[in-house]
Amino acid sequence: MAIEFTKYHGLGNDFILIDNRASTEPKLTPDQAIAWCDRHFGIGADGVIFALPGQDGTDYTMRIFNSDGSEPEMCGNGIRCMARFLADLETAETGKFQEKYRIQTLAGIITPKFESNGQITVDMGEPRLLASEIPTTLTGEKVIDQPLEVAGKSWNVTCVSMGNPHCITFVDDVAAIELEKIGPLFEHHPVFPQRTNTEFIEVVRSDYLKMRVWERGAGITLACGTGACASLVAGVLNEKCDRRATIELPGGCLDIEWAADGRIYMTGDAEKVFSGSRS
Ligand SMILES: N[C@@H](CCC[C@H](N)C(=O)O)C(=O)O
Repeated sequence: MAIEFTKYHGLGNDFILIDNRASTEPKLTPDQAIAWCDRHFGIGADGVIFALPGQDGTDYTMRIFNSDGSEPEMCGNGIRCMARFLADLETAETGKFQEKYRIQTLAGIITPKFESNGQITVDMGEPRLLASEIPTTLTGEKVIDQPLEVAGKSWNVTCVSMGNPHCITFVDDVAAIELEKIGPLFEHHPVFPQRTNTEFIEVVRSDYLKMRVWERGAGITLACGTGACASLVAGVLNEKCDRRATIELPGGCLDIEWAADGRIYMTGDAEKVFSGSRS
């Protein structure tokens, strides 16, 4: 049976969105998600996102499969895409536009809100810093600027969870990082029992960072929203940046703020690419 989908992207981090509002069971299996995400034999995407019915008073539930079929807890660019997808569906069905959604995720309730200029600001909740919450077996209650041996070299890493795990390293030149070679070694390093997303950050100014990312379950992507949030937190913890900064990724820029209330706010775009159906 053919299943309808719409593809969206947030700064080139691209997702296949599926209207799953009629059932709590995702319409695709992880193996189907792998096939659909394939850039040569499938539709091509970094992941598949299912818009499911809400739970415990939320408007909707988001579930996501990475392009390798694994299921992450959260996705920052993905949740902006899901908000745009829901707004497009609801506006077509009812003519009404909902400005804000409360969405249940495996990382808790996340709230995207449309700005008057069309951008979407997401209340991403509070970062988690305890080593046990990342999770990582690196020593210390929190992992801030700690050495980690990867590919025969010692890297100073800071670990932050935005519901999903991130390992951040500050470097002089992000362009010089051999991401394809070292990304998988970080992702599968034994100190990360649930694998990790890995971000390399170059501080251009205290309010402007450049980032490249190797994503758990997806490899090199053009942007990672949770990664940008985690990197700003790491920058503040290491006294390298302000609490609000622009993060430049290969696919574009995100505005990230670690507000006085302890929560992280991420602002950026989400855009529809095309719709179709596939069996
Ligand atoms: N691209 C996403 C993160 C998607 C999940 C990640 N690959 C993981 O496994 O944690 C983002 O924009 O946050």
